[in-house]
Amino acid sequence: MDSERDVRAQLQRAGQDHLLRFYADLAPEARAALLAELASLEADALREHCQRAAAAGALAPGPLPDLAARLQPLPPERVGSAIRCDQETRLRWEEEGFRQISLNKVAVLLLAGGQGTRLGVTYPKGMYQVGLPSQKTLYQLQAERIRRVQQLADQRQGTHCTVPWYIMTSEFTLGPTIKFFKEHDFFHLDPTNVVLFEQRMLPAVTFEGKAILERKDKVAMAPDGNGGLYCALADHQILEDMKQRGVEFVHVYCVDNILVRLADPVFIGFCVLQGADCGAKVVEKAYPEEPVGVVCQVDGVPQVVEYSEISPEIAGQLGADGGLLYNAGNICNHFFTRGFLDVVTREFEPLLRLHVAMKKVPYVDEEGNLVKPLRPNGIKMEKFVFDVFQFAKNFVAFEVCREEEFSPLKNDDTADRDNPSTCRRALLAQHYRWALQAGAHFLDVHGVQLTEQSGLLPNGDPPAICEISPLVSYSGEGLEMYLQGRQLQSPFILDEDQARLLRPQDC
Ligand SMILES: CC(=O)N[C@H]1[C@@H](OP(=O)(O)O)O[C@H](CO)[C@@H](O)[C@@H]1O
Repeated sequence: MDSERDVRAQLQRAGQDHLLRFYADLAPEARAALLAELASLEADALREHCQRAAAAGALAPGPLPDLAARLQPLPPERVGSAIRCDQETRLRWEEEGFRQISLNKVAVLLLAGGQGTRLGVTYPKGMYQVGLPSQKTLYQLQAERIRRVQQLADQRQGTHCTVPWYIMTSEFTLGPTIKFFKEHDFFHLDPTNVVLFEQRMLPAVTFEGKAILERKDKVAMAPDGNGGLYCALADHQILEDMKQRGVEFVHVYCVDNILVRLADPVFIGFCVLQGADCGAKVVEKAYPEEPVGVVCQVDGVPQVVEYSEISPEIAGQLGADGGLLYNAGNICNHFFTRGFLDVVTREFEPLLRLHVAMKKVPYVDEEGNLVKPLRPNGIKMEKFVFDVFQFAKNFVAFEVCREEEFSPLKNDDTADRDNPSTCRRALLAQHYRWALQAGAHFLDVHGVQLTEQSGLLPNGDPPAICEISPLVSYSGEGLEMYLQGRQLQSPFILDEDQARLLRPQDC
């Protein structure tokens, strides 16, 4: 291990020796831990990182310069739609998706390294439950959708397939996520098919270019953004693991969308049949300021412009049809071939831009007191997962229905949108729709049948509570045999046990 003297000398050259300011106060173990952390940061790399962060932080925040002149919507030939296609085409995509799944060629990869600051929880977002009758967490819903999609592929193709689940965590989320999965017996998935790995961390830096101490013996670090994926894939030989399993197509998604369709056969099938190496699911933007990235072209190349980097004027621009010109909202559901990921990790990763986020970073002041700042005091640098789109040979976007596929959990319930209540409602409203489509009727608390016209309540709640386990239905399929013509009392939970009870004898 490097001695204090060596580390101090290196840090001095890097202009970062304040990080050893409290060294003399520390107990032996804390000293050793701090030296090890500082040595692993490598003084030269640290200097470069801090200079870069300060320079990037000094630029005016917000929209990129000249963006307006360089931006265009995606050309129509790059965009497919699950909404505006005929039934036959959709079935063809779905069939192809299931075929690839049954051949074990499809994996899902979850981006779950974030800290959930906006939601205000100290544990991983995937462990959050939004108050469904079943009390299922986001992780459980996702695990069950994987089990169901495998089962559907097997039923169609007569196989016994696996959709491996890769989960990128960070220093913050790895430990609690593993513990949670173990406590829940991996939600009945085979643990060998759940691969957790960790993304890298980067130091948080003051506006003056100094790394921040969050404790006397610890540098403030933050995950390197969801675009840290590409370094993490290489660090942990994840692409080799995929190759060994025969995985060719990867559905990458972020943890917070309660309606996410893991390994969605329609999306996978569309991308495969288009010969795409990279793809993104989009929904029509709901309003100009909606905090979603816009999938578009910059200088003729497909890219996402993040909501924090687009000006209100551009975001509000209207197209010929009177709708938003840049209306392809990124829902952080991406398709990549393994081949594309391989080239990205080997060649393009170093070209990824670092984006600046100004954050409130707790720190120790000169006297060694912990301070929780009220205003942003530090810069965190992040890579974005979608910044690799520009390197794709054949990029496609795929439009899906927001109501069916997108309701993200970003904020706590004090916010108006994208909070636990809106997520819960989105899921329950969807299940209520599915049940009606399958021919069910609901009774109100007085036993009176609700009419088809009973729309959502003013607060967005469905008129009756109905929750359908993903183990019974993945996207609304196969419900008629349980629900056709039934009168159901709210709340109604269609889990596997209930399904067994309701199943006609001859099935
Ligand atoms: C870097 C990145 O992936 N940003 C994504 C991501 O935003 P966050 O605010 O970082 O959760 O999810 C949004 C969809 O929920 C998507 O619109 C946006 O572009």
